[in-house]
Amino acid sequence: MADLASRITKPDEAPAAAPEAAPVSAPASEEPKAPENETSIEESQSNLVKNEYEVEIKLSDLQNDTESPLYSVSSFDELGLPEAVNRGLLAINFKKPSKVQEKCLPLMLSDPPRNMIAQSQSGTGKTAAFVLTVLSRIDLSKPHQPQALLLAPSRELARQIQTVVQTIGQFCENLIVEAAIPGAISRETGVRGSVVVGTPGTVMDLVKRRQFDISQLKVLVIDEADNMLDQQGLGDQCVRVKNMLPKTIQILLFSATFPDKVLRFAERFAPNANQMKLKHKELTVKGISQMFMDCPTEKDKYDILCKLYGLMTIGSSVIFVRTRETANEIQKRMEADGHKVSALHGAYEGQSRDVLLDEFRSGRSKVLITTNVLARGIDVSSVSMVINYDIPMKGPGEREPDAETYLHRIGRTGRFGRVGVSISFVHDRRSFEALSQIAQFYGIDLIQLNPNDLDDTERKVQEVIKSSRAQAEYVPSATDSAA
Ligand SMILES: Nc1ncnc2c1ncn2[C@@H]1O[C@H](COP(=O)(O)OP(=O)(O)OP(=O)(O)O)[C@@H](O)[C@H]1O
Repeated sequence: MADLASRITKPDEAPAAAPEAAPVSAPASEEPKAPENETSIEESQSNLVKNEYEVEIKLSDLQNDTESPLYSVSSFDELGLPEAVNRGLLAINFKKPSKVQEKCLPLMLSDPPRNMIAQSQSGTGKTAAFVLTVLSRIDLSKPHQPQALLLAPSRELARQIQTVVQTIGQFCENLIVEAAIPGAISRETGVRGSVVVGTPGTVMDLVKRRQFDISQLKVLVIDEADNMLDQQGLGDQCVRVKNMLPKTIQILLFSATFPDKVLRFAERFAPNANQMKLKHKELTVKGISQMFMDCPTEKDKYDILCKLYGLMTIGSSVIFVRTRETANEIQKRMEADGHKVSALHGAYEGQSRDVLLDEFRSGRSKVLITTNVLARGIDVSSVSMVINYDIPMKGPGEREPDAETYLHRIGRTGRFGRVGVSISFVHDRRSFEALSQIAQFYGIDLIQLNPNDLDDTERKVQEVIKSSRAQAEYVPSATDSAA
């Protein structure tokens, strides 16, 4: 317990800023190089963090702040993208690339094509980085010939990426983007698009049934690559898909997290890849104020949650729980208390899941209760609060804190320079220690909330969220604008 206590920030102190960096390496030899590129970065304290509650943070300010992952020196024009693609970026008001976009795009677009393993904090624009590469590589004179395959771990994320390709590619004539997710591809026609975004199981099925011609694929993108290549999870399926593809295919792996073990596997999966990597302590997003609440017992968590929502008016929020049963139970109780909430998890059939997420995106439903199925990648810019109702755990018997999932979950808020709050509930020694280890791993200073003083909690959360309202001039996101 001492660990967590030592990382607690007193309520009126601002959280310390973690240095952020985006070193890029381009190995010269054929041998995959060890990640030697973790250059040390000067420790510095951003004014944005110090004055978090008073300062109106503008995207343009962040993009001029050398410490921000959104910083860049160039404009999209300088990246040599096709003219139609630049028009698409203009239409959605993407003015300057973020660091991951600026650093990775020239490497990904160079010829002959090279593989890429790229790590960048949640909400910093990894999707546009690989989407721009895909749109630059495909031959639009062959609209029905699959040329790029993008894999994601959930149907929701695959649909979201499909929307981003369509939105940025809105001026690319004859662009057809298909989703290879259950129920989306007609059995009669098979895959008929140049860009295919899907989940690995459905892609495998389509290939086996000869409904997907993979012979001309030039680019394979794997989003959330650490999760997708994890041998405990989707790793086998991704390896099987890759083994069927042309040997010359360019492989692009993206994620906010790359645990060492998976990174070693990723380096074999995408040989000779250029790499952009971050250190643990650079991974957290400064705009997210991370808090925790020490609840007396597990049972009390329900009451505290309901009371919290009874008190607060916040934009959109996501509540992460461990099991579907808990999601259903919380939904029932909150609805009985008069809240409009949605629960989304794997027990729902695909199309109901689509409807539920669309309702949340559009703001018709403000609270989304979900499991880890939506922990990664989902981009809804209005989310200002994330609740970790259960601390994420992994491994046999779920004994180990799941630091990666924690980071992805809280990353559903604070997107592209916005601010947000995360509140993690702990209720016993085990959950307390798990959160403590996560805090230590990332060097986070957690702000403690008092379960007996929810007015104070409300005040602290509002202080942060208020500063997010000051960002009303923010551009809508590529996913928002198309939802
Ligand atoms: N250059 C840009 N200018 C303005 N907004 C941008 C730019 N690039 C991306 N965005 C917006 O930033 C938001 C976050 O981007 P994205 O979803 O790609 O993040 P990510 O890095 O993939 O995050 P995660 O790790 O959670 O998957 C999106 O709403 C996107 O539209």
